[in-house]
Amino acid sequence: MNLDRPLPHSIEAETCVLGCMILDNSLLEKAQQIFSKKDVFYARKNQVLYDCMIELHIKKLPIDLTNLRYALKESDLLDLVGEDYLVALEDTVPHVLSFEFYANEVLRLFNDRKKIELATRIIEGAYAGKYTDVSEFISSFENHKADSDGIVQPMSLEAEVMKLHENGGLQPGLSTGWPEVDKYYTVKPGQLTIVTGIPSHGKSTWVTNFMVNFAKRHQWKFAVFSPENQPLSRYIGEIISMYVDRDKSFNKLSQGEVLYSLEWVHNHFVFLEQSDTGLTVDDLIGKAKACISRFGVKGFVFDPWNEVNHSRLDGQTETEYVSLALSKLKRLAQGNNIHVWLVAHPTKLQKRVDGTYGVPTLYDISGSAHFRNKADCGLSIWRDILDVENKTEVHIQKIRFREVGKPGMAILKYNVFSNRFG
Ligand SMILES: Nc1ncnc2c1ncn2[C@@H]1O[C@H](COP(=O)(O)OP(=O)(O)OP(=O)(O)O)[C@@H](O)[C@H]1O
Repeated sequence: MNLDRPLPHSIEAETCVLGCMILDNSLLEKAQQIFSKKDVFYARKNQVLYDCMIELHIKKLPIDLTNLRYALKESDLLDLVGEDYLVALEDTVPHVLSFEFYANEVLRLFNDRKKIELATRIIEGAYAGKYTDVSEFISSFENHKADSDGIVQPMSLEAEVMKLHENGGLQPGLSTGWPEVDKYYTVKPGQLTIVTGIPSHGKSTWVTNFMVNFAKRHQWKFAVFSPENQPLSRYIGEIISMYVDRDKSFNKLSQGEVLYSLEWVHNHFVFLEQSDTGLTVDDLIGKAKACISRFGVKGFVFDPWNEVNHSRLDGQTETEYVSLALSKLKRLAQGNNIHVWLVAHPTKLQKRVDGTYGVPTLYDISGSAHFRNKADCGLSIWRDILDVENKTEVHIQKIRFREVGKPGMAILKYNVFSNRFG
C-alpha cells in the first residue's frame, strides 16, 4: 500500500539534536536514554551520524567534527552525509539547552511514523482477509518485531542485539540516589515498578523522595496522580522540603528559597487532578501520554491504586481486570520508554504474636497475584513505628532483569525536618 504523503519528520529537530551532541558530548548518553530505538532519525544521513557518534563514544573518543569526518571516511559514508552538511551542523543549534525539547520532538515524530506504518500493515492485512481477530493482530504488532504470523526469527533482531552489545551489554539502570538501595534496585525506562506497604509506613513519602532524587540526579520529569496528597500546595511544600535537603522544614525557608524551589518543582513535576467520577486506568494512560508529548515526562507515578476508578466490564472478574490494567500500564512504559510506579495497598494483614505486622509482599495486594506476576520490580516499604531512630526498610522483593538489581533489603533513615530519607 502506498502512502501518498511523506511520513512525519523534522530535519530541523534532527540536526539540532546532532549539533547539540557535538557541542556537549555528555548529551549523547541522554539521547540514548530518550531514544530506546536505534532508527529514530528520519534522514538517512542523520541516522548515519548518530550511529557514528555512538561508535566514537564507545571508543571513548571526543565527538567532534574531526573525529566524525575521519570515522565517516573510514566507513565510506562521508559522501552520503556530505562535508558541507557536517560542517554546518554546529551552526544549526539555537542553544544546547534546547536539546531535550528537540530530542523529544524527534522521538515523537518517530513514534508517529511507527504508528502510521503499523496502521498501514493492519489495513493491508484486512484487505488480504488474512486476520479474523483484529485484537490478536494488533497485539502481535505490539511486540514490535513479530512478523505477520506473530513468529520472531532471531536474525530479524540483529541490529538491536548488536547495538545492545556495542553499548556495553546488559547495563544496570539509573541510580536511585541512595547507594544502599542501588545495590538492589536501579531504574530502567520501559518498566513497571509496584510499591506496596502497610498504611502510614511511608510509601508515599519514599516514592516522593525518590522522584526528587531522580529529578535532581537525572533531570527526569514526573507526572504524578496522587489524589490523597491534597491540597497540592501542601504536597508541593513537602517536595520543596525534600528538594532543599537541609535540616529545616518548609516553614523555615526564606521566601526567596521557596520561590526558587517552586520553579524547580515546576520544571520537573506535573500533577493529574482526580475527576468527580474518578479517573479510570484508560483515562490516566491518556493523560500520561499527553504529559509525555507536552512536557517530556519520563516517569509516571500512580499513588495509590485504590484511588483509580476500577469499573469493570460486565462479566469481567477482578483478576481479569487487574491483569488487563497492568498490561496496559506495562505497554505505556514500554511503548513510550518511560518508567511507571504504581503504589498499591496490601489486603488486611495477619498480626504477628507480638501484635505487630510483618512486611507485606506483592502477593498481599488486594485483587490478584498479577501484581506480583506482572511487575518488573516490586518493592515493599516497612518500618517499626516505635523505632526512635525513624529507620525505614526498603524490601526489594522482585527484580525481573538481573542487571537491574536483586532481591534484598536496604535501610534508610528518615529525617523528620527535611522529610527526606538519607
Ligand atoms: N521512617 C519514618 N519514621 C517516622 N515517620 C515516618 C517515616 N516514614 C514516613 N513517616 C511519616 O509517616 C507518615 C505517613 O507516611 P506516608 O503517607 O508516606 O505513608 P503511606 O505508607 O503512603 O500511607 P498510606 O498507605 O496511608 O497512604 C508521614 O507523616 C511521614 O512523614
